[in-house]
Amino acid sequence: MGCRNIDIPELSFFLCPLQVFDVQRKVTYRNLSTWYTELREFRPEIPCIVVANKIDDINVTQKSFSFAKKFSLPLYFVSAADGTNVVKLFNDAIRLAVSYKQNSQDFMDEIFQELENFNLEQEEEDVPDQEQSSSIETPSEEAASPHS
Ligand SMILES: Nc1nc2c(ncn2[C@@H]2O[C@H](COP(=O)(O)OP(=O)(O)OP(=O)(O)O)[C@@H](O)[C@H]2O)c(=O)[nH]1
Repeated sequence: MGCRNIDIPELSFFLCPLQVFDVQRKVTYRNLSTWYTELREFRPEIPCIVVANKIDDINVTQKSFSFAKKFSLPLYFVSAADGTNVVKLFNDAIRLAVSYKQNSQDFMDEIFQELENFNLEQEEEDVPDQEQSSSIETPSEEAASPHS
């Protein structure tokens, strides 16, 4: 669930970043502030959710994690291991992301939208026309099966 190998500008493409920490490892909680500051530098308005993971191992749902409160961010208690709240988390994150995408005034989103459109145009250009595609052989199901 970590994201330390992803640059924040790249991360900011996702329209509802999840800041996940491990309830058993304090350092992961402490690191949230650094990630959050960096995120806000690039995306001041983007919705963000704080996720306390691994609640199957230790019951911390009564504990108040001040980071989320301090920045008025929604906080979800989840377990990626047993699935507690995972679907709810992603449903809500998608809702926030869609709403943000529809209402965003952020110029970064306009840029990403342009890039998305550009990619689509490129893909259309790359798709061979009907005549060419009919001559392309597709492997049979049997040949494509990894077990054959
Ligand atoms: N008990 C429990 N273990 C979990 C849960 N989520 C992940 N783990 C375990 O935690 C370990 C790290 O999980 P990863 O998915 O590699 O997460 P990561 O953020 O890349 O982990 P780090 O390398 O610790 O930063 C693995 O052994 C997982 O099985 C959870 O909800 N509950």
